[in-house]
Amino acid sequence: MRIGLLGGSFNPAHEGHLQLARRALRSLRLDQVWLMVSPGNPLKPKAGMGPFRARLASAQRLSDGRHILATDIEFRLKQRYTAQTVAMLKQRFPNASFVWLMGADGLAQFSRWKNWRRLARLVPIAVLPRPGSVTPALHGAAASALRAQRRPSRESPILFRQKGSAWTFLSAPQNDISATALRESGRVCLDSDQE
Ligand SMILES: Nc1ncnc2c1ncn2[C@@H]1O[C@H](COP(=O)(O)OP(=O)(O)OP(=O)(O)O)[C@@H](O)[C@H]1O
Ligand SMILES: O=C(O)c1ccc[n+]([C@@H]2O[C@H](COP(=O)([O-])O)[C@@H](O)[C@H]2O)c1
Repeated sequence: MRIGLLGGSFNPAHEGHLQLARRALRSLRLDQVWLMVSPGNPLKPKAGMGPFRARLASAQRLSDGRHILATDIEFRLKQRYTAQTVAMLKQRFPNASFVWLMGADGLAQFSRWKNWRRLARLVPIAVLPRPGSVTPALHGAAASALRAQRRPSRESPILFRQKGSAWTFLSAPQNDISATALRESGRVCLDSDQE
């Protein structure tokens, strides 16, 4: 079973997440994408972060119950650092092949994540374009450090077979939607986190 992990705050979930998940399902020939709701991104302020349950419910609304699923597993594992979460998921699901999914803004700041080099060794990574973030991502510290491990996007379906670290940058239509813009537009309101 090939599973794409799309970790996120989902504050709230939106069309950009869905587009990313669908693209990854196709390009990487995945069985499932898990929308893994973060208990709290270590690099984001708590202020303005909606309650976990509301963010999970928001991600659940994108689920099709088959290929795109929302999960609270990171909350239940009591983790918030991705490298640790992924290590635990690999132990818990030894027959699954995981790939970490993220938008280009994630790669641009990846070198600030805890144990990011370890994370890159634990699972393959697929990065999808996002307006304004492609150049910072591809010229950032993490992409430079992991240059030798980058695979061309045509090898995406066999990303899982690579020995050692492997990551790729997928081509996809870009969507400038963001949770920040949705919150600022007032079209959504998740209460401040009381947990
Ligand atoms: N429009 C988009 N295009 C590509 N990737 C996206 C897009 N929106 C979100 N993502 C990716 O989805 C993952 C989760 O994103 P997140 O839940 O933080 O949404 P966001 O819109 O970036 O939120 P915020 O604006 O609050 O930072 C991240 O890897 C992010 O890069
Ligand atoms: O592990 C880290 O240090 C780390 C730092 C920043 C972000 N992350 C993860 O990146 C994912 C995307 O976060 P976000 O808030 O941009 O949606 C989410 O799963 C976070 O837990 C992880």
